[in-house]
Amino acid sequence: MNLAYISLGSNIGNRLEFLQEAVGLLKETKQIEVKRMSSVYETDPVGYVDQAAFLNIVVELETLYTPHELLKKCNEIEDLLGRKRLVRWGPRTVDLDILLYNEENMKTEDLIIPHPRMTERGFVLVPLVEINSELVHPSTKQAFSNIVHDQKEGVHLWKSFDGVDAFVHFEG
Ligand SMILES: Nc1ncnc2c1ncn2[C@@H]1O[C@H](COP(=O)(O)OP(=O)(O)OP(=O)(O)O)[C@@H](O)[C@H]1O
Ligand SMILES: Nc1nc2c(c(=O)[nH]1)N=C(CO)CN2
Repeated sequence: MNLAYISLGSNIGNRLEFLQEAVGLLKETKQIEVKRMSSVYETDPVGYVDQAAFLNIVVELETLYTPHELLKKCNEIEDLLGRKRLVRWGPRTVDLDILLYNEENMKTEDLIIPHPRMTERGFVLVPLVEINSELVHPSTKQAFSNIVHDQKEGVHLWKSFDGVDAFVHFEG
C-alpha cells in the first residue's frame, strides 16, 4: 500500500461543493482509501493574483495506484467537475495536485513528485502540517512543520475538520 498526499483547491462557483464532490469521488474509488483530511482554508490567490479567493484542503490517502495512475485519476476528477484551463494559475472549479507519494522523488515529463512548488505555498503547507506534523521533504529532509510558520499569510481557517464523511455530506 502506498501513502500519498493531495492538495485540492477551488475558486469558482460553489467552492465547498466542488471540494466535497472531489473528495467523494476519491472515496468512491476502489483503489483509494481516504485516511485523513484537513480543515478547509480560505486562501489568497497565489501566482495569478487577479482572481477570487480559493478554498483549499489536503487529503491523505492510501492507494494501490502508481503515481501516474493517481495523476490520471486526479485529472479525470478535474475534467468531470468541469475545470476549464484558460489561464495558467488562473481560476478553476477544482484542481488536484499530487504533493507526496511515499518518500519518492520523481521527475518525468508530466509528473514531478514532490510537487515542485509545495514548499513555497501556504495554502498547501498549512493544511498538510495540520494532518501530519511529522512529514519531511523526501529530498531536502526538511520538516514541513519548520517552514510553515513563514507561509501563513493569506491562509485563513474557513471550516474546521469534523470527519471525512461529515465533510462529503455537509449541507453548506
Ligand atoms: N505533482 C503533480 N501533481 C499534479 N500535476 C502535476 C504534478 N507534476 C506535474 N504535473 C503536471 O502539471 C500539469 C498541469 O497542471 P495544472 O494545469 O493543474 O497546473 P497548475 O495547477 O495551474 O499549476 P501548479 O502546477 O503550479 O499547481 C498536469 O497535467 C500534470 O501533468
Ligand atoms: N490560494 C491559492 N492560489 C493558487 C492555487 C490554490 O489552490 N490556492 N492554485 C494554483 C494553481 O495550482 C495557483 N494559485
